[in-house]
Amino acid sequence: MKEIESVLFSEEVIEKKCCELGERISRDFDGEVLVVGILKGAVPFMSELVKRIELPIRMDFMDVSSYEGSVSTGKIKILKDVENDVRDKDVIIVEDIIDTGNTLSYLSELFKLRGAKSVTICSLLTKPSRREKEVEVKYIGFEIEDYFVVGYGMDYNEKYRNLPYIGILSEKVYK
Ligand SMILES: Nc1nc2c(ncn2[C@@H]2O[C@H](COP(=O)(O)O)[C@@H](O)[C@H]2O)c(=O)[nH]1
Ligand SMILES: [Mg+2]
Repeated sequence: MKEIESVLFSEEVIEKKCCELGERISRDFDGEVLVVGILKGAVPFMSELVKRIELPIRMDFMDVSSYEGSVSTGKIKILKDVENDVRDKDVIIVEDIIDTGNTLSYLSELFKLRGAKSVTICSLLTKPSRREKEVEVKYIGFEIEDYFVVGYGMDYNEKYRNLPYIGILSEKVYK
């Protein structure tokens, strides 16, 4: 696809990583976990990941927004909340990518305030050079440089979510 400058991670590589992460999660927890996916970007990653978790799980979703196009506004808006009561639950937040850290530091605090027994983050990608807020991320798929990436759930203005790989979006598309 001409808007994609280069492919960073193929579907095969991502699926292998989901197996590794699922195995680690299965070893680290004991009993039921509440897996909360952050819509919409985390959906393909979470679908692949949960198949690899050998524990009883509940699945829930939350929709938050902090981005306009390719720019982070830093202000978190909850567009859809979880349906489960998180009190006394082991919560794993599943995210597509951590950029400034604002979204996940806000959500971790929120679930702790709501009485979760534990809050653990699992993100497919992280861009450490962009971090503004410290967040403890136990499970990370891949670390990347400061690129704007799309595919495997991640979008630019709602496009490219269905690409089976993760690629760098050409600057020509958004500049
Ligand atoms: N399609 C892309 N979405 C991105 C990218 N970097 C961040 N994001 C979106 O922002 C949140 C996390 O942002 P944060 O600043 O609060 O950490 C993430 O869930 C994405 O929706 C990107 O390169 N491509
Ligand atoms: Mg997101």
